[in-house]
Amino acid sequence: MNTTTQSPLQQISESLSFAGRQLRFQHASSCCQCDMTFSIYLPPQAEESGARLPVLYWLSGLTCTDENFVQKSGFQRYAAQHGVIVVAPDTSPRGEGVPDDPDGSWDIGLGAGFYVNATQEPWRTHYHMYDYVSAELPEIIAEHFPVDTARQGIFGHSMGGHGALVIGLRNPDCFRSISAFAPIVNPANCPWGQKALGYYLGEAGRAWNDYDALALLEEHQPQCMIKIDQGGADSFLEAQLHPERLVQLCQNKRYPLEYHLYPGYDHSYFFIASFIGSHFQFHLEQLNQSA
Ligand SMILES: N[C@@H](CCC(=O)N[C@@H](CSC=O)C(=O)NCC(=O)O)C(=O)O
Repeated sequence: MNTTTQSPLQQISESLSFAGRQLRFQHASSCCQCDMTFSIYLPPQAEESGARLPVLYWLSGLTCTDENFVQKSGFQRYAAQHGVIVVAPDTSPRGEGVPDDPDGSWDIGLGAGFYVNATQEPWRTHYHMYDYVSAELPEIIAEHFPVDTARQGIFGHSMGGHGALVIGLRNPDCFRSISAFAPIVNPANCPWGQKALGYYLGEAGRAWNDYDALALLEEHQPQCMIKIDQGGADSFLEAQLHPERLVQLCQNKRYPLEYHLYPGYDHSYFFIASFIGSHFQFHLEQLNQSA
């Protein structure tokens, strides 16, 4: 790790986990124009001299910070086993001057950045989560930590699953593998997505399609296989998530998709913790093939 006293990264915490280090940092973000926080797990293999390890970016869902995944998924066991660095950014800009929903709802504003570059007031100054996750953060990580930039993958949950699909599909040279738990696959056509895209991007139109996985796949062939896991007892499945639309499209276009529906599992981190190990296996297979 290269964080000197001159470093723009301020370390907030450190905990030993599975012989690796779970760290948390804050830094000034140029694209979000505020301080941003991220968590990063360095497996024990990162201490070996000359190590360059694969890296996975995890995007969390509505109401989360960078800490939900770190504290609830149990991913550190698998990251340590396979020698993978894992980065978890926050889900929105925060801090003084960063606007929140005046009505206090939890599906817009703080904790609900939807991984877009907002164009509308009052969001457009700070809510640039697309640029932050797809460009600024990977550059910072590559500068300060021993990552192999040819082996970067992206995954996430719910709103973060939407973010992983969109950012992965639009940036195939940066992210070589994509997976998601219970993603919002078609935000342009579900209540959460329509509300967020309307607030952040304005009226429905071309700009919405740039942030809709289904619309992106209608127009472009994915550069890698996608893996999606969905719980059958997820209370958001029918109204918000609609994985069947993406399954159908991939079948029609013969795109490679690994889709599993797990009966009985809900939308929570209990579901994620149950299957997170298989996502590490999937990403490593993809990343080691493409490197
Ligand atoms: N506001 C409700 C439900 C919020 C919720 O379920 N958030 C999910 C993501 S939903 C889609 O993006 C989540 O990951 N929550 C954090 C967690 O640790 O479970 C509530 O607050 O209950």
